[in-house]
Amino acid sequence: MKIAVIGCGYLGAVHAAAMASLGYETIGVDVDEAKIERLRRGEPPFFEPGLPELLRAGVDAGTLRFTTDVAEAAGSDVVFVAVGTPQRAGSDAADLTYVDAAVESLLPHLAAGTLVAGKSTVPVGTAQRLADLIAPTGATLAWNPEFLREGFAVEDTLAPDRLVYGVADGDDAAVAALDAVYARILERGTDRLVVNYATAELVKVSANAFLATKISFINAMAELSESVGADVTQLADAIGLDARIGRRFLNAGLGFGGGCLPKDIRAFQARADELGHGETLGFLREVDRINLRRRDRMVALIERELERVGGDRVAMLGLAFKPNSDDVRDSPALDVSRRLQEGGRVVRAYDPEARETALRVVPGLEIVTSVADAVCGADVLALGTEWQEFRDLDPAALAGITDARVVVDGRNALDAAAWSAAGFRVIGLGRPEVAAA
Ligand SMILES: NC(=O)C1=CN([C@@H]2O[C@H](COP(=O)(O)OP(=O)(O)OC[C@H]3O[C@@H](n4cnc5c(N)ncnc54)[C@H](O)[C@@H]3O)[C@@H](O)[C@H]2O)C=CC1
Ligand SMILES: O=C(O)[C@H]1O[C@H](OP(=O)(O)OP(=O)(O)OC[C@H]2O[C@@H](n3ccc(=O)[nH]c3=O)[C@H](O)[C@@H]2O)[C@H](O)[C@@H](O)[C@@H]1O
Repeated sequence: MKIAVIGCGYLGAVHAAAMASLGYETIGVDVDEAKIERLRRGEPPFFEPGLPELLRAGVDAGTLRFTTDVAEAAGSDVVFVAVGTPQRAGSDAADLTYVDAAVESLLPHLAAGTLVAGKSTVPVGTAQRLADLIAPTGATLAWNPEFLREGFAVEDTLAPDRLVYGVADGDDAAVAALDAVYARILERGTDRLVVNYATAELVKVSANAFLATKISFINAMAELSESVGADVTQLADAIGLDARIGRRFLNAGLGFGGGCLPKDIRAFQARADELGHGETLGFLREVDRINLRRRDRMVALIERELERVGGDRVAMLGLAFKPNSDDVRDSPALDVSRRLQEGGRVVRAYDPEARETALRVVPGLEIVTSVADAVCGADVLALGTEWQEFRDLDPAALAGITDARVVVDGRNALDAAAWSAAGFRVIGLGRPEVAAA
């Protein structure tokens, strides 16, 4: 089987490498020359655990190739479309120009027997419009949304919780083609749901909306906890023990960021507005507002502590939007750092992987190459991303290299008792302050 993947960003590069690892002759296509050049050498253009090995294996075996020439997708059995659908400038809606351009560029290279499978996250109604566009070529369309998490992208792609196929009414050939692609995954008993286009599109955005709502729910509880002296982490443990609720995605803190949840809930709301259902999904605006207020709270707490000690130097640990990723798209940690810096504070940041990506977004930020460099000379320490490296820090050793005696834990990830025993005041989000012992 021959597979093409159009768009080799976070999703497409992982998908292409995964397809090659399943034994298919795979070609990855992207308009970004520099990205394709790196991928050709078997180097991922971003940090993702497990991806370097998968890419190199495919490239070395010759089963995985990369090109900027979309014509090389011709003759593929399945062409996955994995280009970006970012937030449109000046609006909450999704920018579909990349999806539209990718499908337009494919049209001359499609023929009967080819299945175009959309993987990008799109507003409901997009798949039908694209299916109509490609129909004259004889190719058909399926919408096969992706649920992978960055940091776990390889395992989520090769061992997903479920596969969803959105197909045109009665298009058994599309189902058969996708079943063939995913045969080795389905063999393991993975759930696979065959639905219509609109359902497939909605499954994707509603899953992300649900996850975002769960995070904002616990962050709303964090806001309340701060007023009444409750501890949101204990609250999350207690409600999470109810199997109907579950503990996952109840980590209160700086809130959600990244290239997906924030823009997806906004695009979903914008699409609902267009469809006359603005009120139905109105709660997503509140989810967004609660989320952004956590960043305000973090900035305010750091400012308060700087004032208290009469200093202006902050050590920010973490810049990526989450651990195990170098992605800083809409990163809460980077946003807080930028705002502190714009407010005249001196920020020294450290992140194990997101140095280059963060510098591209906030060029003036001082980003050092170790925790020690970040905390040395700081007045206040702050945790923005809960990398394991930060969880594993020895606070007693840190106390020997910094004069700071307060840490604002934006992810409620540090062992407050150990930090307090080492002489730090620990301020979490939604938790009572833990005094220095
Ligand atoms: N990043 C993630 O973890 C996940 C992303 N998604 C969805 O997948 C889609 C892609 O997301 P990312 O990979 O994060 O975006 P990205 O921005 O990292 O990658 C998009 C890629 O598409 C390329 N591209 C743009 N126009 C093109 C064209 N006409 N032809 C060929 N390539 C073109 C860009 O150069 C870029 O490399 C989005 O809809 C996103 O919501 C879904 C699940 C997970
Ligand atoms: O559509 C997408 O692109 C993807 O979006 C999310 O994946 P991802 O953005 O990689 O990361 P998550 O693990 O969902 O985390 C998102 C944000 O929420 C934050 N978060 C997560 C969990 C939690 O309890 N609290 C919390 O603040 C994280 O720090 C991070 O900033 C979804 O989890 C994936 O299923 C989906 O495929």
